[in-house]
Amino acid sequence: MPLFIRHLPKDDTKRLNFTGFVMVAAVSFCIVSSLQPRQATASSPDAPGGSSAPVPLEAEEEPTRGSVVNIIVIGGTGDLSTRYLWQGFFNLINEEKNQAFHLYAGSRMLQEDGEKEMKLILERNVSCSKVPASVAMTPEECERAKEVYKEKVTYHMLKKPEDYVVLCSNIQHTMRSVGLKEAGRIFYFSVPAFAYEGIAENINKVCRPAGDAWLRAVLEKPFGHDTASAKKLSSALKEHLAENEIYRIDHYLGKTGVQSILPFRALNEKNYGGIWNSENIERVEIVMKESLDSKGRIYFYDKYGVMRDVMQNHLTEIMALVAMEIPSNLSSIHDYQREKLALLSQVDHVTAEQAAIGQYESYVDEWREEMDKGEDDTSSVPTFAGVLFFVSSPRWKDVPFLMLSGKKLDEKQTYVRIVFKNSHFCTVTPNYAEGDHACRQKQIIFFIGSGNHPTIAVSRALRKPQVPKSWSIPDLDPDTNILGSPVKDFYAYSAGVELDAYSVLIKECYHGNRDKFIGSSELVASWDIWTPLLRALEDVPPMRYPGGKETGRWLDMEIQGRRLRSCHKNDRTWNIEDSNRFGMPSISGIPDTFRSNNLYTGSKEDTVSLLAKHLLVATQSAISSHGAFHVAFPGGNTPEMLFLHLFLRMRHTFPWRETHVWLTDERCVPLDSELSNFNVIYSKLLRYIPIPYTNIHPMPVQLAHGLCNLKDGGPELYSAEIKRLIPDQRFDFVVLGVGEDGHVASLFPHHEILVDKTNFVLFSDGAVQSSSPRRMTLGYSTINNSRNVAILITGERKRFLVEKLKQTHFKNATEFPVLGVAPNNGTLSWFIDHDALV
Ligand SMILES: O=P(O)(O)OC[C@H]1O[C@@H](O)[C@H](O)[C@@H](O)[C@@H]1O
Repeated sequence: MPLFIRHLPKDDTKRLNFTGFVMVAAVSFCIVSSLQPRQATASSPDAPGGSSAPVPLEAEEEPTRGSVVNIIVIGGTGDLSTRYLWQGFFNLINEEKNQAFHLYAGSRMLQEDGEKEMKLILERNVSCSKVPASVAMTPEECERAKEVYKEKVTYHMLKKPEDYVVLCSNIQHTMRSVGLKEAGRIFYFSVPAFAYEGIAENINKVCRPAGDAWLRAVLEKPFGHDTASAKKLSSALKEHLAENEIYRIDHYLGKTGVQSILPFRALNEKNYGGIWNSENIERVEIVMKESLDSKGRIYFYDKYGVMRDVMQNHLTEIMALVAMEIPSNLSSIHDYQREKLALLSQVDHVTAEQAAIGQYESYVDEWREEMDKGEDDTSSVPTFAGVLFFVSSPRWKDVPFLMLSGKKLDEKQTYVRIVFKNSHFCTVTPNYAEGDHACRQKQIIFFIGSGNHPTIAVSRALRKPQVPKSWSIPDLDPDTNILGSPVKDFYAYSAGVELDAYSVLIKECYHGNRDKFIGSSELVASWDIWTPLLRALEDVPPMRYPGGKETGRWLDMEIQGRRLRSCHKNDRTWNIEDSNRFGMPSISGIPDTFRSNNLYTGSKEDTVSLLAKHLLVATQSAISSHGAFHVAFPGGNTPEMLFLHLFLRMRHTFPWRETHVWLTDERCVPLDSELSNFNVIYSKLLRYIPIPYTNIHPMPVQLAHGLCNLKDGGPELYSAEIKRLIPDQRFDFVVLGVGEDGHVASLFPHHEILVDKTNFVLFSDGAVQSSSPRRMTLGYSTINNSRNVAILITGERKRFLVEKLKQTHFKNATEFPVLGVAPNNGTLSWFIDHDALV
């Protein structure tokens, strides 16, 4: 039975003695058919603040006494609601004592289960210790308030459109039965974004408040995964909700430390306004380090990665607050949004050279476990990124903004640091005890309150700042250091209280303060910054880092002009090379040598991904010189991961339309047999990519007279096809695996065809196992005529083989056919993973 909660003025509360609330029972009721959908417009009378005129930063309107605000949490039994939202609403109703609230939880759980679940959630997750100190309540009063709150949240199963009809008729009926007018309705969408549109439609159709009551829909990120999807989502929502009814929440904007940035800048305009520019600032660092991994939420995380998860939103918002012009009227949402948008639109295009990405080592195992994937499957989603931004305004000309975030790092810490230039040189060692700080680094640091208490630290070499009254000097141990500098170098101030960000934003939403939420133009402007970079990095493999404290210096970076480079020299997969200049992915990795040729190594994933990069880079010169890229792939288990990588990571970026796929060898079996090499390539790669049918060249092993019948002349046919289609009969790329016996393609040890140096394609009968069928293979003449040959060896089982190959004096190709691979006028590279090499 729905109930409502209303706080009374203090004297009434005393009179009530026990609860602090008035509780009125209401009777469930049937459908209210008068609720009509309406066209959402910016000037909808249902949406206060809907005019295009500037809206003050303060409340759009004060809640009406004797009115009720209905709060509906959709996804009310989910993780976010459990951890933050129910506490946030508890805090709100305790802070807003003059306002009556009705609370509803909705989820897809069956009615009875949902009701039980909600009771548990409220019992376990709402705590008096998290109520802001500003709420005047004794602990006993709070405990009693909590008891009442627990009973009063009404649960509704929300699965089908009809469920919204029932919910909303109940809301309506409850208000009518207690005789209160509705001030407004907050719908909190704590559900995945794909559900937003359907919910918004249901609300618009049957759940809008009547009369002049307002409606606010609070939406959690992610709002899309790039510009196009963000725009699509926004326009889908606008079919049902006006822009000023949409409150896109970014919880970082509710953090005390983040909220302090702009007011601090405004308060200290006299002190630092004159030096807040490129003449005085060396660089700005925006850092969000997390020590936790992604376990438990990989299903979500793997679709987004660190840049979409926290950098496009939280950190870009922080960058805007630091770099935007201070709005002339701080309390005008219009001025604020104008300046923020101006800044975002001045951020220069970011290229792959300005970014470095990483993935903690255990991520793939966690991913396999949570996504139920096999050993050969892999994910290259970045869990770490460093990105260098530049802003093309006179104020920020050439000032690097280094933004960085990562999971499973050494600590949890989030800050913005403004590092000033310092031309001061001290000939005599300065006496810091006497306040001589001129030679020390000049910096202003905002610790924004994630992993640390919100604190502002300003170097004593700068002017003493002004801070709001509620900020005070913290009692810090004199041996403490602040990002490596002794604490005595700073004026430091800490926020009096740190409020929970969700509670703060719930309150801001109740008051209609839309400047604390993300408008659709800002959202698109931010995605416009990130989308080209995300695309450019799509095929760049992340560097694997150990994770936790062991990460040590692995992720150190250096700003070189407009490029960001890894300082980790041993790393083979993270090295931004010049190939990026051509818009190509980096062929990263400083090769070592193996039998006097280039060696690329790393984990199996990294090795395969490097080979994929090499293939992609080779397509460019091939296509520009003869309009096509001809590659021959082998069969066997080893290349399966390569096929998977090409499919997963390069489906859209590899020039498949210009690519011709050939085979290095084939068994004499039907092409749909499990033993067929073609079948492997087809089922792992070709069927998924946009390659023209006519560019696929299986070996002709099954012709008129059956399988590999000499009378059909299969090898000659394949040779003729090669001669017809490939200029100079030179393959652009041949990928080879190596058998444990040293065979490549179907060139087996001690076989007579090994001495054949003229035929392009041959039958190969003498496979080691007598049971194996006859095969067809490219001969040495074709392989060694190629522009690039890559030999891929992975897995412990190949260690013995690699040990043998390490003996450079060993050159017997009859015994070890791989040793006969020596391109006449091309490049030979070895791709050997750590398991096989070490
Ligand atoms: O700094 P906070 O408040 O702990 O928030 C960090 C979290 O922010 C969320 O938005 C991200 O999805 C998480 O991946 C991240 O851990």
